[in-house]
This record gives sequence, structure tokens and C-alpha cells, in this order.
Amino acid sequence: MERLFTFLLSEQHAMSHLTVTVFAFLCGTFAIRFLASARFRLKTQIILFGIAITIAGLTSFFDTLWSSYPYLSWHIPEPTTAIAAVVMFAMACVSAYFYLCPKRTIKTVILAGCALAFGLSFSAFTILVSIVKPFVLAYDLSAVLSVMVLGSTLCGFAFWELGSPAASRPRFFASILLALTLTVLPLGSMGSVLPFGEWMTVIQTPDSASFSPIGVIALSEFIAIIFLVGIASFLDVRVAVAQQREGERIRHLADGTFEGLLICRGTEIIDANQRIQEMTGLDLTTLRHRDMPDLFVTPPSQQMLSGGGSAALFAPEQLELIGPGKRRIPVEVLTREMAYVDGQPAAVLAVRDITERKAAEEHIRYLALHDSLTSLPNRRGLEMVLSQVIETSRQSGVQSAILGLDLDGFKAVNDTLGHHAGDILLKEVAARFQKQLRDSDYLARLGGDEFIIILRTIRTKDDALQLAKRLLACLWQPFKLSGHDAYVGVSIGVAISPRDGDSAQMLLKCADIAMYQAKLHGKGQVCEFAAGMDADLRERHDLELDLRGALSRGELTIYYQPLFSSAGKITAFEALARWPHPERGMIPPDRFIPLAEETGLIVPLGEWVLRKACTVAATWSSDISIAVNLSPTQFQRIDLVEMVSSVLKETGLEPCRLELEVTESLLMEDMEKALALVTDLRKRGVRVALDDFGTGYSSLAYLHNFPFDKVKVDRTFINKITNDPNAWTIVESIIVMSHKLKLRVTAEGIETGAQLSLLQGHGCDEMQGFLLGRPMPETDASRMAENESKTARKDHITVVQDINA
Ligand SMILES: Nc1nc2c(ncn2[C@@H]2O[C@H](COP(=O)(O)O[C@H]3[C@@H](O)[C@H](n4cnc5c(=O)[nH]c(N)nc54)O[C@@H]3COP(=O)(O)O)[C@@H](O)[C@H]2O)c(=O)[nH]1
Repeated sequence: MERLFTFLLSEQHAMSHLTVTVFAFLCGTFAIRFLASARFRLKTQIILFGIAITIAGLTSFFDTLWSSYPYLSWHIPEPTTAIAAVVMFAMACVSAYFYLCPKRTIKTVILAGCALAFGLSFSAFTILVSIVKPFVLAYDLSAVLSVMVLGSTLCGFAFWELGSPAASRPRFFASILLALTLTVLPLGSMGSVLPFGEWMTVIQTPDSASFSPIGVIALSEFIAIIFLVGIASFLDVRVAVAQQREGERIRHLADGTFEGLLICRGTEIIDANQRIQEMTGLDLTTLRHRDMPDLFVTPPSQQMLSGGGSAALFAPEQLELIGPGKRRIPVEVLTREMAYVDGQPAAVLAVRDITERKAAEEHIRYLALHDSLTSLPNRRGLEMVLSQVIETSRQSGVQSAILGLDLDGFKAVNDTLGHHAGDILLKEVAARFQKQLRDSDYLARLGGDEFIIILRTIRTKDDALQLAKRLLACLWQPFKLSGHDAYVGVSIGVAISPRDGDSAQMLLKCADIAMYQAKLHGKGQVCEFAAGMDADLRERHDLELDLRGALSRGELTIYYQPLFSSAGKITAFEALARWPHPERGMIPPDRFIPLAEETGLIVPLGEWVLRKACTVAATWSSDISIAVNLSPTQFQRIDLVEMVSSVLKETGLEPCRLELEVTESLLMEDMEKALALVTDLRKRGVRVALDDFGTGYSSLAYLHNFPFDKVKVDRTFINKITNDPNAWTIVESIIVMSHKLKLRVTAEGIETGAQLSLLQGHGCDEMQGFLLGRPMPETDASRMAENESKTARKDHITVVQDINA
């Protein structure tokens, strides 16, 4: 050892150390690069490594030799150098092979280091022995041994560093360690040779000189190997135990997760946790060495299959795993590359069962596309299906039909029996509609009381119209709701594809327009879409806007039509709303009253008519009454009685001079409520008349049950009484029956003298009609009322004078 220090510190030039070190570093860097590069095949890697080491070893050796003994004229022993070069190359290749062997352990790494150290030292001493011939080379045994151990260790560390997955800059540090090896071994080998002055002493000392240097190298290498491999084995055992513990720890962890874990090399499964065994129904032995794609229904993506190459976490992939009994399990797979317990890279596949998530997603999707009350598809679901139907019908040329349905009278059920009953009704209606459909037909609820039916294929439009009739009929039977019989009807609009449109929106709009037409035609109707219908609706929309404006600007007016007693005296005036439109002229109530009814404008309009008519009537000095029509919507107002009372109070009109005309339809919607209202109004002194009697149901029960003051026989009957005996029989019966029930009878629509005399002759109490007086403006009516009052006063005076006389 002492010899080594002397050599390094006093017999060597610093410049030589530097040259050797720099060159060794360069060659070491190349050698490490060849060893670590994945670009080369194994054989190429080994050969390139061998070449780099041989060049570095020989160059370092000769550089050290010439700088150590510059005064000697050395010659290069060619065959020996060649042999040394071959041995050095062979041992470098052996060490590279040990390093690159698939099952790398500390032991193999140390063996690689020892092989390289042996190669370098052996070559150095072989050349030295050859150079000094015929003299015997004198050396320091302990120095040789130390150099061998140090060289083997440094080289072993270089390999260990290079192969360590945890190292931060493995190539750099491995290059430095290998450079040190390539420096230490030639320098150390040279340093182990004793100075010439000591050679004779050594020769005379049999202990040291009797060993051949090659034998010593081999022996020292053998000792180094035994020593280092012993340590390596010890470390290997510890590492193996640690790895086993780590493996068990990881397995426990892996088994404890909710996710299935697969460890793969390439596509081969090398390990799997408990969860994936449960998910696949395969035990670990069956799973190991199996091809990973075989576990899935659909082949995993290339990215997942090539799971190696990057430690990046790939985007999760959704696949179907083949579960026990070939059950398909929806899974989400995350792939990541990492060093497995053996230190080698492996792809880890985390397989997450997403059955519940999928079910939840499916449920959310279902909710998004379905109506929660009836479980029918909603507008979104409908539009998707309708688009498909249109596409199919476009491709195949078949016709389809779209039916827009809106319930009639649903609001009344909702308002009177409550929303719960309304919900039950909607469900039952949906069930009744469904019963009328074929499997291929499609029923959806758009919300409220609106439904849509799609008939995917129809031969002619009659198929759709016939179904529409069946749908009308299926609602005829009453619905049992909270112990009540409830009735609803339906208005149906029919659109035909592709005739009426080529998009879902267009066809739905056409069905909707046709449905509105059906409503306008009196509800409970079926209406087929026709071009121009939308123009009607637009016109109606414009009219509605105008009516709102006219109401707010007070542009409406009232005409008054007189009613006469059978003696010819004016008993009342009926207030009839009129709309003098600035552009359209006088719009008749037949056009705007139904519109006001549908839009709810009838409520302010009716109140305005009542207030205005009462105000006017209150100015008349006579006791002539004022008759005002009440619409069904007004009748549903909770505060109707209060409203009427306050108008009478405001205008100062006596209640007995107000006559409210109600129709049968108004009573039918809620008999109990209607009876309560009529009774209440009567109690407050207001008279109530049943209007339009003879049309509608003409239920005699109403006459009997309701405390009406009078009955107005509809003009459609009065029209016919002189030429239709049946019509007269009915009118005559109504007069007789009403009188028996102590009700007065008014005949409306009298246009001829014959009609008047017939009615007068049979005791009709009151007459109204164009023959006697048309509806007239307020001024005319007021003048007439005043005249009537004067006549009455004159008559009164005449009677009094007659009595006095
Ligand atoms: N809720 C409200 N309804 C109202 C109001 N104002 C009018 N109406 C209702 O509009 C309908 C049409 O009314 P109108 O065009 O005014 O017709 C009335 C009379 O002009 C008509 N009539 C009267 N006599 C004759 C006749 O001899 N021949 C003939 N062809 N028509 C005649 O009858 C209508 C009055 O009918 P009725 O109300 O049944 O007494 C109409 O239904 C009005 O009720 C309003 O403010 N509110």
C-alpha cells in the first residue's frame, strides 16, 4: 500500500494523472452510453462497451507507463499487447453481459465489476511482464490486492448506479465511477510494480518473488471476487427479503383497494390484486401470464396496450370487463408505468368498476329525457326521436304523423279538485292514450296537459285521423278522482311528415297550430294542419295584442238592446260589448269575446262592462233593469260576488235592477260552486237569468236546482217556432214548465210579427229581438229609457185621474 502512495505522489507527473483521468472519463462516458442506450441491440451494446473499455484501458496503461519510466527506451511487445487487448475486450464484454443480464442483482453487478477489474489488471501485468523479460517483475502484493478490490468495487458501483431506478442522474455518476476505475486500475497496476532499485532485494526474498504476477492477479481477483461476492450475496439476501416484504406490503395495499389492479409487461399479466380476481372471477394463477386484452370485451386502445414507455398517467379509458358468467362489467381503466417490486418497469392498470356510476348516469339521462310524472318521454326525448323518424321517413319515403294533443277542461279539474287529483288525471289520461297506440307509436308529454303522439308509419292521413277519433273517445268515460267523477276532453292537431315540414320543430309547430284551430272550433275536435292556418293564428295573435291595447286605452264601448214585457213596455236593456277598431271597423263580440275568454282578458273586460252598464243604468230615472252577460271565466273568480257588490255600491244602482245572464256551460264546470254563487248573488238582491236555454244540454235539472229568476230561450229556437212544429213544441214546453217552477221566460231573437204574436199568445213574459229593437248606442238607449219613464209617468197620471174621476 505504501508503495502505491509513493508511486502516485512522487513518481508520477500531475500532467499524466490529468491526461489519464480526462481520457478515462471520455471513454467511460462512451462506454456507459453504449451500455445504457436502448437504441442498440444487446450484442452491439456489449461489443461497443468492450471496444471503449479496451481503448481506454490500453491508452491509460501506456500513458502511465511512459510517464512513469520516461528515461527507458521501451518497445511495445506486439503479440503480448494484442493478447492483452483481446483479454481486456473479452472481460469487458463479460462484465457488460453480467450487467445486462435480465435478472440483475447486486451479485451480478459485483461480478461485472470484478470481471472488468480483472481484465484491466491482467492486461496491464501481462504487458509489463513481457516488457521486463528476461527480468522477473517485482511488485507489491498488498498493492495489487488493494487495486483489485478498489477497481472491482468502483466498477461495481458504476454498474449499480447505472442500473438503479432510483438514481437521479445515473449515466453521469456511472461515467464518473467508470472513469475512476479506468484511471485507478492502470495507475494502480503500474504503482504496484516496485522501483528497479528494489528488484534485487525482492528477488532475494522468495516470499514475494516466487509468485508469477499473472497468478497473483488471478489470485487477488479470486480473493476480491470471494470478498465482494460474499458481501453482495449478503446484500442480495437483504434486498430480496426487503423486496419480498415490500411486495407483501404492496399486495396488502393493493388487495385493500376498491379498484382492480393488473401489473403487465407488454400485454402479459404478471400480477393482479384480489379485487380484479373478484371482478373477473379468475384466481391469481389463472390471471398470471394471461394476455391482458383477453379480459376485456372490446380491445383496449393502443395507448393502454403499450402501457410502458412513459410514467405519465394516461387519460382513463372506458371498457367492458368480462366478469363471472361472461357478464359485461363497465369499467374505467387507468394505465401508468412504474418500477415494479423487482425494480423492472411494468404497466399498472387500475380497473375501476363503474357499474353504479353508469347506472346513475343512465338514470340522469333518463330523467333528462323523461317526464317524472307520467314517465313518458319529454320534449327533449321527443325531439330526438322525431328527428330520427323524419330521417327514416326521408330515406324510406314512408309518411309519418304527428298528433298534438291538449286536454280540454284540465284546468278546472286542477283548480277544483287540487293538483294531486290533476296529477292522477294526467297519469290516467297518458295510460288511456297509450292503450290506443301500437308498439311502434310514440307518446310524449310536453308538460302541463300537452301531449304528442308520433305515428312512425302511416299509409294515409286517415290512419292518423282515425286514431285521433279513438283518442277523443277514450276520454268519454269519467275519471274517478277523490270520490268525484271528472271529465276532460282533448283537442287534437294533426301534422303529416314530410308533407307539412322536414324538421322536428316545423312539424311540432304545425301540429300545435292545428291543435289551436281545433280548440278554436270548440274544443274536443280534431283538426288537420293546412297551409294558411298559421296565418289565422298570427292574425289571432295580432287581434289579442290589439284587444289588450283597446282595453287599456278604453276604446271599447257598449250597445244596449231593449227587452219588452208582453204588454210592450221596456223592462230592461241588455249590455252588449262592442269594439270599434280604428282599422278593422266594428269588431263583433262573437270574434273578440271568445278570444278574451281564452286569454283571460274577459275578467277585466267583463268588470269594465258591468261597471259601465251599471253607471249608465243608474242615470235612468225609470226602474228599467240592466242585463249583463257573465262569462264562465268570470264566474270562476273567487271574489265575483264582492266585485258585483262593490260595483253596485260605487254606481249607486239598486241590486234589483241588475240582471246577470249566465249560461249552462258555466254551471256545468262546478255545480256546487255555481249554486253557491247564484244563491249568494240572489241573496244580495241581484237577479240571475239562465241564458241561451235550449242549446247545450238544456238540462231541466238546472232549472229545478238553481234559484234563477228567469230563463232566456235561445234565438235558434225562436227562429223556427213559426215553421217548425217541433221547435214550437219545445219552446211551449219550456214556457209551461218554467211558469210551473215560478220562473219568468224571455224569448230572444224575435224577428217577425208572427213569432211575436205566437209567443205573446202563449204567455211568454219578455221579448227581445231585432223586430222590437236592435242593440243601440248609449245615448239612444238612455233616451229610450227616459221616454219609457215619461210614458210610465203619463200612464200613472192617467190612471190616477181615471180613479179620481
Ligand atoms: N260575457 C260577455 N258576453 C258578451 C258581452 N257582450 C256580448 N256578449 C256575447 O257575445 C255574443 C254576441 O253578441 P252580439 O253580437 O251582441 O249579439 C247579441 C244580440 O245582438 C243578438 N240578437 C238579439 N236579438 C237578435 C235577433 O233578433 N236576431 C239576431 N240575429 N240576433 C239577435 O243576440 C246576442 C245577445 O245574445 P244573448 O247574450 O244570448 O242574449 C252573445 O253571446 C253575447 O252574450 C259581454 O259584455 N260579456
